[in-house]
This record gives sequence, structure tokens and C-alpha cells, in this order.
Amino acid sequence: MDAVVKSLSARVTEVAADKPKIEKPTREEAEAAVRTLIRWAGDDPEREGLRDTPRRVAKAYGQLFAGYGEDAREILNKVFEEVEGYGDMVLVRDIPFHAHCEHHMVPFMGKAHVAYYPSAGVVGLSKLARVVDVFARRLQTQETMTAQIAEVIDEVLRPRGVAVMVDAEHMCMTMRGVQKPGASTLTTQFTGVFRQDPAEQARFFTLLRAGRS
Ligand SMILES: Nc1nc2c(ncn2[C@@H]2O[C@H](COP(=O)(O)OP(=O)(O)OP(=O)(O)O)[C@@H](O)[C@H]2O)c(=O)[nH]1
Ligand SMILES: [Zn+2]
Repeated sequence: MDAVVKSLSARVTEVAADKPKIEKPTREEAEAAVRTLIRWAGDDPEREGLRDTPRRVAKAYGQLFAGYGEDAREILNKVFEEVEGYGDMVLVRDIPFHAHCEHHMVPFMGKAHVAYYPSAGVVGLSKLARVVDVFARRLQTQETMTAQIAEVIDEVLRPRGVAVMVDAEHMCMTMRGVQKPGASTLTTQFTGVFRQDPAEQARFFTLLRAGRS
């Protein structure tokens, strides 16, 4: 791709960082909390099989909640200005993700579909998937995550419109509580032309189905 790379850092610094600011506990405090939860579950944190578990859980949290240390705006901070006149919809569908619900701290997982109409250049396709992960790797509701993905793309790229659809299964509805495995939740967020024009939303849904039986 014969593309000119343009930095959007000036625009990026205009907007507030989206990383939540909290005072983190020490690693020892985190591990002690895991030991407490093991006891709350009914087991003995000192038995051999569980002795290393607090350390592993604290480490796993680093990956599962890596989104707190990332800024989606920085990920989108690079556009390819010239893509041989392309101005139509770009849709990356079936982006798999794992998140944790903020109510029960158990996983919900599924696929995100992200579309936008470029205005001044396009962004690397992988960046759209990275943006999904930034918000998925936090304590979330599906609605908030869907809105955050659409909003940050809209804010940084200033496209003619953004459409995001998230399709997920919540383990808090499967493994506990109401116990309804297989129930899926769909959420959408539209900006710009997708919000204003129902025909554009219809086109987004048509493209989502394209090539599928
Ligand atoms: N809107 C929304 N609700 C969610 C999401 N993830 C989990 N929930 C819901 O959060 C609600 C929490 O309800 P509460 O009554 O406070 O908690 P609870 O007693 O554990 O509820 P049950 O899950 O019905 O047993 C449940 O209805 C969950 O299904 C989400 O991403 N979005
Ligand atoms: Zn939940």
C-alpha cells in the first residue's frame, strides 16, 4: 500500500486520557485478597495445589485487565492518508473478545463487528481489533464497551460514521443465576451517517451477513 502515514498526536493530546485513575494495591495485598476469596469459596489456600494460586491469579489479572493500562486513542494515532481513493465503508467483523462483567467479575465473550466510513484516510485494520481489546480487558457492561469502542473511533478518526455491534454470551447468565446457556446479547452503537440514516444501518447489517448462508 503506497500510503502516507500521518500522525494524529496533536489531536490525541487534545482529548483526555481514558485510563481510569486509581491507587493500585501492592502485589502482596492482591495475593492476600485471593487467599481470602479461596477461603470464601470454602477451600484452604495453604494446601499444596493452591499455594501458588494467589501469585498466578495476580499475574493473570495483569493480562485479563491489561486494558486499564492502555489508551485506545494512542492505538488509533496513525492513519494512512491515501488508499487509492477509497471512501466506502470499512467493516472488520467477527473480532473475538473476552471481557469480565462488572457485576459479577465473571467472563462474557463473543464477537465485535466494527465499521466506519473514512473521511481523511484509513486506520490499520488491526488497530480496530486492538481498540476492542482495550475496552474488553476491563470490568465492563456490554453496553458501555460497545459505546466506548464507537466513541473513541469517532473522536480520533473523525469519520463520516461509526457502527459497532457486539454479540456476546455472559457467563453470569450461564454458570450461575438464571442459568440460560446459549442466550446471546446483541448491542449496537451508531454515530454520524449510521445514526442519521437508517439505510446506512441497513447496509451495515447487509455487509455483516455478506457471504454467509
Ligand atoms: N445491562 C447489562 N446487564 C448485565 C451485564 N452483565 C451482567 N448483567 C446483569 O447484571 C444484573 C445484576 O443484577 P443484580 O440483581 O444486581 O444481581 P444478581 O442478584 O446477581 O442477579 P442475577 O444475575 O439475576 O442472579 C443481572 O441481571 C445480570 O444479567 C451487561 O453487560 N449489561
Ligand atoms: Zn454478570
